[in-house]
Amino acid sequence: MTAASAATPLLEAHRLSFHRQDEPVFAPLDFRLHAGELALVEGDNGSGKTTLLRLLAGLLHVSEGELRWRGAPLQRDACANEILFLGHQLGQKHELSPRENLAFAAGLHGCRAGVTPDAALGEVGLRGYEDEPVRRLSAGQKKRAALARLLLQPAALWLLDEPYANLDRQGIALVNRLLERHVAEGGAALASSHGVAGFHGGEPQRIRMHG
Ligand SMILES: Nc1ncnc2c1ncn2[C@@H]1O[C@H](COP(=O)(O)OP(=O)(O)OP(=O)(O)O)[C@@H](O)[C@H]1O
Repeated sequence: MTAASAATPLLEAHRLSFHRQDEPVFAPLDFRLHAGELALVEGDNGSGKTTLLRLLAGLLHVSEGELRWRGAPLQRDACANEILFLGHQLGQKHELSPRENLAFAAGLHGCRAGVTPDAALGEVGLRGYEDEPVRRLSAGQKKRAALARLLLQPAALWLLDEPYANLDRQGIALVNRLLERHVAEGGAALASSHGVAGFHGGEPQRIRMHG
């Protein structure tokens, strides 16, 4: 048993399920995610990956089973700033610029010490686009603007739905770099993806969805 697996998990799911019209979307899930771990949510189209991430983010209600956060039943209010969800919608206001969107997110959830919106935008490759309305950015640039939140916000757990979608080769490497740094610093992440290439932060845990 490693030191990480002996410690209290950051997030635990026990017989977790979500129902639509009384039908389970996926078979009950059990998993534990510790600080310093990456978990990949794997499964076919429609198997429930996005549903699981939205459930973990608190956007859907658990139908059966239990979620625990740092060893106690998960209370949304208590961990709201510790869990950062990046879904397909990316959570950006299209009329605002990347800089304004980040300032808005920082106002709601706080900032990591020493990290500024401009430094975060520079790191994701958006120098020169700080003041452009998000609606005028390409799909990959929008994704990069959303990824800048990972650098800015001090969240322990990242929930990433298809983090590589719309990104070029450098963008994929950027996601891997952010993930590697996050887990090395004691963070944890759960990511849905149809394929991860080039992640060098250790063998990820795999959560397999069965519809
Ligand atoms: N808003 C919704 N209302 C009703 N059913 C939905 C809704 N969203 C998803 N579903 C259904 O729930 C199931 C799981 O969908 P989900 O989006 O979680 O799958 P996924 O594994 O993320 O798929 P993909 O790989 O295509 O992104 C699918 O059968 C889908 O049709």
